[in-house]
Amino acid sequence: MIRIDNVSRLFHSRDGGIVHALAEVDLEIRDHEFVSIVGPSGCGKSTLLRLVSGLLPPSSGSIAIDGRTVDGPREETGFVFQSPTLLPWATIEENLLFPLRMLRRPVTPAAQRTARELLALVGLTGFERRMPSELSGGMQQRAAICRALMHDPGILLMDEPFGALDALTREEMSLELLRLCAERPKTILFVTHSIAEAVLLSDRVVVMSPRPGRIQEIIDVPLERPRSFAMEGHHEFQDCAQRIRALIFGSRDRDELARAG
Ligand SMILES: Nc1ncnc2c1ncn2[C@@H]1O[C@H](COP(=O)(O)OP(=O)(O)OP(=O)(O)O)[C@@H](O)[C@H]1O
Repeated sequence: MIRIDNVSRLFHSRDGGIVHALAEVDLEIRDHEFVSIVGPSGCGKSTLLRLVSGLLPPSSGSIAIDGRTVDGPREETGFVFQSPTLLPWATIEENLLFPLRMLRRPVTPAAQRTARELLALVGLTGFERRMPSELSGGMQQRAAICRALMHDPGILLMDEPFGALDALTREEMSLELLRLCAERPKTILFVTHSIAEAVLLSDRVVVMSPRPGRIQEIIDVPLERPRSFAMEGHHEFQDCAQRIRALIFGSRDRDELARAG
């Protein structure tokens, strides 16, 4: 469904230098697959997501969704950022309906029903008319995920969506995401710094090398679905987590040794 073909991305920094963020990335993501991207800070994970979303063009290479080259944002793609980015002056329900208004679509009773159903799915029934400031960080992030799902996109791009949450809320949100995926199957590309989260949620985990980010290895997660936290004790889970850790920290150790001469 998503085909990333030999994609590189450069940025021009303010001091006139060039930052080589991503180099020669090749990746194919199948329909309804959950793929996580992990790697050291600054290795181009967010850049890769922005390229797939069409918010940013590649410097070279190409990205296609269902055979059509991505050359701008598309309706079939939903994006969830690290912070909830809700409009502070609108109610939770209005926040969910806002993308429809932006697209100049009518806000129909069906759309309002969808908003309420999504909020119910993430345990936010009764908060439709509250303002974002009246909700906790975790509740706001759940509302932001609902907003991304409002137009039922086939693809969900999630950039460290639980990064700003406390550990307990983060676990709760992971379970909610698994539940949502079971109810409304989606193709998900998910950036995280948590190896355990990546293994728990994903079908495959893409491990990136330090900048310029390249795909170091892709790890298949051989755990059955539905997933649960009890699986963290399974040896398949621990094997995957250990391999990912060795790839990330192994390369960092090698780089440091090389720098030290
Ligand atoms: N708009 C930009 N202008 C200049 N440099 C940029 C821009 N966006 C990203 N970069 C650089 O590209 C590199 C990759 O950034 P990116 O945010 O994709 O990394 P990341 O892996 O998501 O990092 P983190 O894990 O810390 O969030 C970084 O060195 C960053 O400074």
